[in-house]
Amino acid sequence: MQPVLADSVRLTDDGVLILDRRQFPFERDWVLCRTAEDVARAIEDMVTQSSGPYFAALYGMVLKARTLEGKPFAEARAELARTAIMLENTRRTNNALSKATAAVLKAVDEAQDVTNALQGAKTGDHAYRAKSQALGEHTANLLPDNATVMTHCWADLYLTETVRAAQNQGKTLKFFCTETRPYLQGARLTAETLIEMGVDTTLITDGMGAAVLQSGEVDALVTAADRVTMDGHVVNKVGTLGLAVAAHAFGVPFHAQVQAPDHAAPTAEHVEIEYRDGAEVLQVLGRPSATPRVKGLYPAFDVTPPRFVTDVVTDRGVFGAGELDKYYEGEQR
Ligand SMILES: CSC[C@@H](O)[C@@H](O)C(=O)COP(=O)(O)O
Repeated sequence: MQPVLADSVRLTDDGVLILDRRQFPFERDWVLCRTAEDVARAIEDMVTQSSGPYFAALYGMVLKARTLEGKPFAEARAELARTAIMLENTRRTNNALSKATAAVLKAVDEAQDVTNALQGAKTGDHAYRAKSQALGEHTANLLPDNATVMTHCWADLYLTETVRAAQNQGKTLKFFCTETRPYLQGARLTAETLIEMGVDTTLITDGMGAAVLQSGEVDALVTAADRVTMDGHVVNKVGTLGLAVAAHAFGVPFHAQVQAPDHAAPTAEHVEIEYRDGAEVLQVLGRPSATPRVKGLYPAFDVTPPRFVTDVVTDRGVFGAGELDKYYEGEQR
């Protein structure tokens, strides 16, 4: 069965329909974005997140392209390029957004026709799913037959494809997932989806990770990465660093998943960390969870240095954090 969240961004005649992940699984509401600008706002506001913005950006580009049909190509192409920048700027840490816009622009340029945006979006959609499937299989290969895995935040297709591959290999998985405050991606999205997939799942609060890793019950820490730099720094949801350090201290391997290391980011200083409004940590699900007299801080991502990373799992296989150049071996860039 296809997990609900695996198909949560859809192109329709009226716009882009996005499942509202801020409410899931309590409500299953869809937000209709009629314009590329609406899509950008939805990404910024966390209507969708993790892999969702990649798909939303693909189809947001298509919405803009629909408005440009009939215009001279150069004018339409320039407008589409501006839309690409707008979408990329919504969330700065994950470079999947720029990959999405590039996939659409490539197809438009090849055809010298903005109507080819749809083909570019479909190609990008298919490529992302195929790469997620490949990295899921490589991750599953690393897990023992009866594996207890800890994960953080919501790795979206990377996680579902890992679970699917492990199940196909006849492996039995148990998961500990962290709540991942303040949006509770772990408590709501990861936990719900793992259970949908028939996985024995236990929720822990973010503060419990080190103790559970110390207990000896966990075989592997597996998280997605929004970005991995060429020298092996793993950039992911804030909290990953603490788990990775604890996993290292207690001899638990940390497998970080990413489709490809970022050749444009030699090291961590080349990755912008998104700081969201500190007020977001003063609430949970829209309700205050702290005294209004205190202020909050919300760096949305943190950076795990390569010494705490056992390996990086990509669509092309598993690489040590110090050998990521091999990913691009033989490829002209
Ligand atoms: C497929 S990349 C997965 C990551 O984006 C995921 O681990 C994560 O950090 C999600 O962060 P979010 O801020 O909810 O978009």
